[in-house]
Amino acid sequence: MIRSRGRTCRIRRRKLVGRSVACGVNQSHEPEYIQLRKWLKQRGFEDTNLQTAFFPGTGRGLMTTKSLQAGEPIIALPERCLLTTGVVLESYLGDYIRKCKPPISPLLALCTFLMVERYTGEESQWKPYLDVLPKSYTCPVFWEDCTMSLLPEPLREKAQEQITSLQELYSSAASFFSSLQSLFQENVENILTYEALRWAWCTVNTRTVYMKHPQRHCFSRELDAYALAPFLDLLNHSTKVQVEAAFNPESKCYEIRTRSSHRRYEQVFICYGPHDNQRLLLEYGFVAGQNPHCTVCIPTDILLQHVPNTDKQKNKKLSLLKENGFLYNLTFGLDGPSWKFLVALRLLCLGAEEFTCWKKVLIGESVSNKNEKKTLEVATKICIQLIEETCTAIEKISHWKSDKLGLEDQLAMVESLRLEDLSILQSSRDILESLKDATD
Ligand SMILES: C[S@@+](CC[C@H](N)C(=O)[O-])C[C@H]1O[C@@H](n2cnc3c(N)ncnc32)[C@H](O)[C@@H]1O
Repeated sequence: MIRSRGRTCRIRRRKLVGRSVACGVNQSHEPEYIQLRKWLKQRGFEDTNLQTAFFPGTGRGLMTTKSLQAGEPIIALPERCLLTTGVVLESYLGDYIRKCKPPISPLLALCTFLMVERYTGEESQWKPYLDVLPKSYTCPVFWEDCTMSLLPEPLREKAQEQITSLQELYSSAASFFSSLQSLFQENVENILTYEALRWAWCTVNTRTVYMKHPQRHCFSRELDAYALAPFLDLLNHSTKVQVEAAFNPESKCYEIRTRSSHRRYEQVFICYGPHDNQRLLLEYGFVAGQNPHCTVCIPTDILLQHVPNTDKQKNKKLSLLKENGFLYNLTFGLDGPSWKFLVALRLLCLGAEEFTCWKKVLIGESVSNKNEKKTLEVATKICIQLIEETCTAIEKISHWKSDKLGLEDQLAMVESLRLEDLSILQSSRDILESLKDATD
């Protein structure tokens, strides 16, 4: 017999159905996570409230088995669990690092330790941690050239710069790597390869927490603020939460406290910083939906295409913008064109007879209705040009999705980024249209 379930039951069911979207599949019983917990326990970390789980949308993360209130600690990881340059210096690598001239960077020291320990395999003291690290990363340094070509220009340039600096790090490490030959039976060149460094570099870049260490003479002068934090580094990012995170010198633990509340069995998030999607993609290899920090950058060459060569003051205007920092970081946002972009355009749109007013323009004043109209017209043209470019890229992505096997994840990520850009640009275009109507 089917019994009517009653109102309370229906409400409870509705709540559960709603929540199941956010709920993850518990993975804590899998051997590698059991080993990790055992290893952490030996190093003084015991926690029963967080469990490894797989969540739709964000992938692997941590779920809480009790509700968390704002202000409560999420996790406190003892110093003995952290992998820092201090640990590296105390290891078998310490003497090699101290002897190296010129000194290597703290980043290279940490990367080398990860590469060697990964190669060591079964014998590594860090094996339980290494076993749960991703085998590969989704950051652009791992991308194929064809996917890279679909990124918006300013991001493509930054991704290219990142690849170049990683290649330079690899070349500059050559003599340090060969000094380590005595640690291995196999040729060191086959162990400490570019691919191994790329993996280690992404591990450090996507997973370390900020923990400033004193400057050490055996390292070059780059900032040393890295700590790899096993288990804690399974926490995913959300723009919607706020946390306090720092190493507590009294408890000797790296502690994270939430300023948001989490329900039981929900994923616990932290915030990696107020990053836009371009930064998230570049540094962490993912894109966050509905990211309030997102803007679309306007490449300088697109801006310049809209300044006529017949404008006799063109060069003077450009050098004024450059000197005053108005030529870069110009953006469209969900709330319209940025103030900086409008100032730059107002100056570029000044007629010859108005040019003496340039100082007023640079402090954000509007000088005439004519100038205002022209500014909004050019801003709309640039916005439409970027909308068209974005739509062309989205179309290309949808063709490639069926053609280019193996690139689905990379293409899906560029697609999310481009779709987010499109909605920002469309919103900016609508705002510009209403501003234009208001000046008529
Ligand atoms: C510190 S780790 C977090 C744990 C990670 N998900 C894992 O399985 O090891 C950072 C990485 O997690 C992923 N990530 C973090 N937050 C995410 C989110 N909101 N959506 C999708 N991926 C996310 C990205 O790949 C990022 O580089």
